[in-house]
Amino acid sequence: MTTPTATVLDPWPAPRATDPVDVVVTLPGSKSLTNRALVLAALADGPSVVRRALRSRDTTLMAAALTSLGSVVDTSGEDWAVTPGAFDRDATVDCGLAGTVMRFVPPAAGLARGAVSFDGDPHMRSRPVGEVLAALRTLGVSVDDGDRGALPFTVHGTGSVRGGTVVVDASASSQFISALLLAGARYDLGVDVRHDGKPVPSLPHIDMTVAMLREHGVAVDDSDPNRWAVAPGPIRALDHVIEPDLSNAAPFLALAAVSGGSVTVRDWPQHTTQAGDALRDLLSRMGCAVERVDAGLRVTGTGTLEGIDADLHDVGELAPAVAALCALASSPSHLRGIAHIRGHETDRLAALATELGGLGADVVEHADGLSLRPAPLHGGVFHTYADHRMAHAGAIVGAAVDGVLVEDIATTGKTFPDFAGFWSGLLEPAHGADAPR
Ligand SMILES: O=C(O)C1=C[C@@H](OP(=O)(O)O)[C@@H](O)[C@H](O)C1
Ligand SMILES: C=C(OP(=O)(O)O)C(=O)O
Repeated sequence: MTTPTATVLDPWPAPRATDPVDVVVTLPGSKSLTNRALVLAALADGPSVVRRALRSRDTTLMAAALTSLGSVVDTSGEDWAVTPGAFDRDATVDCGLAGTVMRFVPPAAGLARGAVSFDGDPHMRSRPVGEVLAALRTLGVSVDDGDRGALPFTVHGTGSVRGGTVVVDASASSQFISALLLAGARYDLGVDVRHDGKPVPSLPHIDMTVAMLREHGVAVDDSDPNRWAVAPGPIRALDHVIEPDLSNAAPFLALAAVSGGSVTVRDWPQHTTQAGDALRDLLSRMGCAVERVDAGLRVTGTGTLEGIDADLHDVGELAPAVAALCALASSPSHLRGIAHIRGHETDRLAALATELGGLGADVVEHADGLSLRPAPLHGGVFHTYADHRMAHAGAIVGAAVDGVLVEDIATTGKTFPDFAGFWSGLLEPAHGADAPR
């Protein structure tokens, strides 16, 4: 289920950018930073504030999950106040389609005194989580998942968790590691997580977890590859200011590229652990001019959109937007290292191959990526499979190609409030582009 946006048609006629756009945008906060900040605040030794929190489906589900456990989370304003409470009750958690809720909350629920049951959207039952549940058992938590290794499951907390050393295969998702680290300081022995398997994807997201834990005064040893040790101790209360979501900047910066215009994202951080920062390099390699200006990060389309050969293993969540640009590029592309995105909101490799191919793209699906060659695109319905980033990909192609209809654009509500309205607003004539309304 996605948050419906009342006035938006379904399928949504993606507005064309018939003229170069020239806009400065303020983007909503980062999902990854907001949901980590909420979990850490709920486990901390006093009240915290999450400033400029992202208000979207994934983050309101996280707030609801922590409230159900016993925290007080006031989401009424732009700054969300979190007061930790005793996790002294049975609770129910709706994960929706949020990987961060399904993976980050169970290790916290292990600290509860009660039965915490988890379920989510239909597709969420196929997204991987079994490694986290198995790790929790090793660390002393009782989990009932009917041997499915998937939703629905129940964590039976006893009020404390022994913790200790655990081996996890995190090749399917970095979130398995982040999940155990976020709660690990509150375990009696802390937690010492070792990865054994194919390389862990999305490593910047683990660096983000480690950095935020340290900001909360937690000692983390990540000096050896594939090992993260969190010392037991309190998680200090702390106010966080949430950065704009740099991964969600992808479609907006892509709009500069496809329209030959200029898009500036305000408040682009000088230093960040967000994976989306890789867009600076990726877009310049595709032929855009990328520069820091006083207002933020400016990307200017130069009229040339080149294909790219890129290993996106660390930044898989950028793959849909980058693939959409590759479909519009004037030379071939190869996107590699992203087998794990088959376990994201949908099988993104299959979905991108099907939907870009349906609009005429010359795309070949590989076990761990996609290759694309230049081909003339045409209009048609672009299905999104409840995946916000598929919807972004459809919007990007639709900005460049007549007659693209994006099905269920409201699915963008997972991480971006009123994406369709915001996007269309950028393409209004006042902004230098001719958009159908
Ligand atoms: O920890 C996080 O906030 C995230 C980690 C990554 O997950 P995977 O490691 O499953 O790719 C990323 O793709 C996802 O959007 C957010
Ligand atoms: C993979 C993603 O989300 P999730 O946090 O649900 O895993 C994503 O946002 O691209």
